[in-house]
Amino acid sequence: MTTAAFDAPRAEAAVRELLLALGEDPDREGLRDTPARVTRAWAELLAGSFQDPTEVLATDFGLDHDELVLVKDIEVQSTCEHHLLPFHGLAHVGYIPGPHGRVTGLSKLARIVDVYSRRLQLQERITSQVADALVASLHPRGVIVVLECEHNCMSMRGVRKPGAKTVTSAVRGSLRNAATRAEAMSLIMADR
Ligand SMILES: Nc1nc2c(ncn2[C@@H]2O[C@H](COP(=O)(O)OP(=O)(O)OP(=O)(O)O)[C@@H](O)[C@H]2O)c(=O)[nH]1
Ligand SMILES: [Zn+2]
Repeated sequence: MTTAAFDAPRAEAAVRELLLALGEDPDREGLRDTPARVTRAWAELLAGSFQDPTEVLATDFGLDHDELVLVKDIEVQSTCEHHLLPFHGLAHVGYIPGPHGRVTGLSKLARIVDVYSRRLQLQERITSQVADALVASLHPRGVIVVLECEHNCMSMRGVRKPGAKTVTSAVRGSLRNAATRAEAMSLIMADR
């Protein structure tokens, strides 16, 4: 996570400069408001850089449950740090609460995916950061995080392979165990 603040005037100046470098006239009708628009868009796309994941996971249900909790098909929208192009897809996040751990709200599992996705990212890094944040905040027995994404830098340029999906997973604690992991994966893969 970056500690620097989002510098909107600097971003606007940089977008104007980029338009000039691309041979465009930033003062022509259609482009006049583009630097401000692009800056607002980046502020939204990178909002997770300035959010604290521990606050997101602070909600405690005080529930006694020691079986798998899995939220599937969480939409992921992120930006690849190599090309500044979007990648998008689905995340599946599960955990087994620990004996001295916490049960959090279901929506918080989706929010934590957002916090780490809305940054300049690598898919592998989102996957392991979400897993590690759950371990640190909930002290669960186990965690599983699976992401399946399509990267625009692989579909619209470069190798140009639209439809190719990258699957990454991170498992922690008891979900490293082959049988427990296989059960979670079968639930993730069900209904597809
Ligand atoms: N491991 C990983 N690689 C990624 C991710 N997003 C994009 N990439 C890859 O980052 C690599 C950057 O490779 P470079 O050779 O430096 O850049 P490039 O010449 O634009 O590469 P091409 O995309 O192959 O044209 C590419 O292979 C991308 O597919 C990601 O989330 N994880
Ligand atoms: Zn890329």
